[in-house]
Amino acid sequence: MHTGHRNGVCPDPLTSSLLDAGCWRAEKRRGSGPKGLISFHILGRRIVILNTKTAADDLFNKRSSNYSDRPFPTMAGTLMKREKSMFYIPYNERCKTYRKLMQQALNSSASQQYWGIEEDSARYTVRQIVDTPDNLFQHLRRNAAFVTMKVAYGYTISDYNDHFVEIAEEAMRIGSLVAAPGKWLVDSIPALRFLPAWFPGAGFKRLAKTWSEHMYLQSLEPHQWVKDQMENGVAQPSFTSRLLQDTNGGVTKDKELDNIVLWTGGALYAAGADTTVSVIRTFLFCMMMHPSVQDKAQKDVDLFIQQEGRLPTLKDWDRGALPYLNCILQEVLRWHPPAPMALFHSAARDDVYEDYHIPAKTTIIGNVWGMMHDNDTYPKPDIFDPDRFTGVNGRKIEDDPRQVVFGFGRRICPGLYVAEASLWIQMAFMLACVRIEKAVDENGRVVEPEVGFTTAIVSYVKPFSYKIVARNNGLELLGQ
Ligand code: HEM
Repeated sequence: MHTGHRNGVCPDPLTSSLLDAGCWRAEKRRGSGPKGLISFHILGRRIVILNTKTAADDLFNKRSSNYSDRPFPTMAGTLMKREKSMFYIPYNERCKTYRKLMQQALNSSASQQYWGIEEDSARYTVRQIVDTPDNLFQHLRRNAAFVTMKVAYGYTISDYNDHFVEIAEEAMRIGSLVAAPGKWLVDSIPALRFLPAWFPGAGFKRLAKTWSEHMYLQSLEPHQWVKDQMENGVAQPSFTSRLLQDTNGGVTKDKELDNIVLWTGGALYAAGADTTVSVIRTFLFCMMMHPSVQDKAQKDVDLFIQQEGRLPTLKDWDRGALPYLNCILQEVLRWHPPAPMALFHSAARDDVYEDYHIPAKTTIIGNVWGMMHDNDTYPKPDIFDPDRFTGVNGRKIEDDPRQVVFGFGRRICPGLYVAEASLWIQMAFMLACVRIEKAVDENGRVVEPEVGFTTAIVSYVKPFSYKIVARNNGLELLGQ
C-alpha cells in the first residue's frame, strides 16, 4: 500500500505552484498507471491527483459522500474567515442549500431567463470589438462582468471604472493570492496563526484581516443594493432578487435565508467571469491559428443568415442550429480547459483506493487538463480538431469534454448552462461579424504567435497579437 511520497512529486515544491502549466502536464506523464493516480506530500499537505476519468468517476461520483468537501487552508480559509464561502465550504447542510438554490436558479430551463441578457451583451461586445479592436481583451472582460452582474444582481455595469466590478475584481485578485500554494508559511505551520497580529513576521495576519473585510464587502455591497432596489420597487429580476422575494413580493425577513443568498450570489462573479473569458480568448486564438476551421464555421453562419435573414439566437442553439459551432465549443473546452485542475476536493474520511491509503483531509485534484489530453480518449490530443465531435466520414465521435471540464460529482459547476449559452452566442456573433487573423508587422510579415498559457486556478491563453477584419453581412444585422 502506498502511504506517502512516490516519484510523482512536483519538480520543486517550494517554488513551483501546483497549478503551473508545466506541473499539470508533468503530473499527467507521471500518473500513467492504469488509473493514473499520484499521491505525494507538499508543504505539509497530502495531495492525490487523479489523471483519468475512471479514477475521477470512482472517487468523485461513486464515492461522492467522501469526496465532496473542499480543502480549508489556514490562510485562505481560517484567517480569511471563508467558512461560508462556496469555494471553501465542506459538503454540509448549508452547502446543500447553496447548491439547491443555485440549481433552482441556474438549471437548464431557469437559465433561459438570462438568454436576453447574454444576447444583448454579446451584440454590444461584437460592436465594441469592431469599433476598437485593439481593446479586444478588455471587451471580453466587460462582457463577462456585464452578464454575471446582471444574472447575480440585475445590476447594469458602467463601461468604465464600475464600482461593483472593481471590488469584485479586487476580491478575485486577493482570492487567488491567498490561495496560492506555497506562498504562506502559515499553511505549512498552522500554529503560526496564533501569533499576535503585531508580532514581527505576523504581517500575514494583518493582511488577512484587511483582505477578509474586503472580500466580504464584495458580496455585501451589491446584495444590499438589490435589497434597496426591491424596497423601492425597481429591482430587475435576478438570482438575488428572486431568492430574497417573500410571498407578498417584499424582501424576506428571514435572516438565515438572507445570509445564504448573500454568500451564493457573491460566488457567481468569481466563478463565472474568468472562466468564460478564458474560453472565448481560447476560441479566438484557435480561430486565428486554424483559418480553415474559421472558414467552415463562417460558411455555416452565413448560410443560416441567408436562410433566416437574421443572426442566430439562443433559441436556435436550443433547437440544435449550427452543429459545427457546438463541436468547436467542445474542442475549445477540451484543448485548453479554463480550469485545468478544476477546484480541489478533499476527503472527509480515511479511505483506500487502488492500493493507496487516502487519509481524511487529503486534497484530491481532478487533473482536467490531463484527462482532456489523454491520448487514448483523444488521439493526437494537442491538435485542435473540432471534427473529433462531428462524426464526419464515419469517424468515431470522441467523448464530450463537458462531462469533465465543468468538474465532478456533487460539486460540479452549477453555472454550466449559463456559461454555455453565453459562450455559444458570443462565438456565433463573432463569427458572423468579424474575422480574426494573425497580425502583420510593419514590414508586412505575418507575426507567428507563441502558444502559452497563464497559470492560476483559471488559466488563459497568453496575450497574442491579432488582426480583426469586419464582416459586413453580419454587422448589418447586428443593430446598434
Ligand atoms: C466555461 C465556463 C465555466 C467552467 C469551465 C466552469 C468550471 C467549473 C469547475 C471545474 C468547477 C469546480 C467543480 C468541482 O469542484 O469539481 C466549478 C465550480 C463552480 N462554478 Fe463554474 N465554470 C464555468 C462558469 C461558471 C458560471 C458562468 C457560473 C455562475 C453563473 C459558475 C458557477 C460555479 C460555482 C458557484 C461553482 C462552485 C460549486 C461548488 O463549490 O459546489 N461557473 N466551475
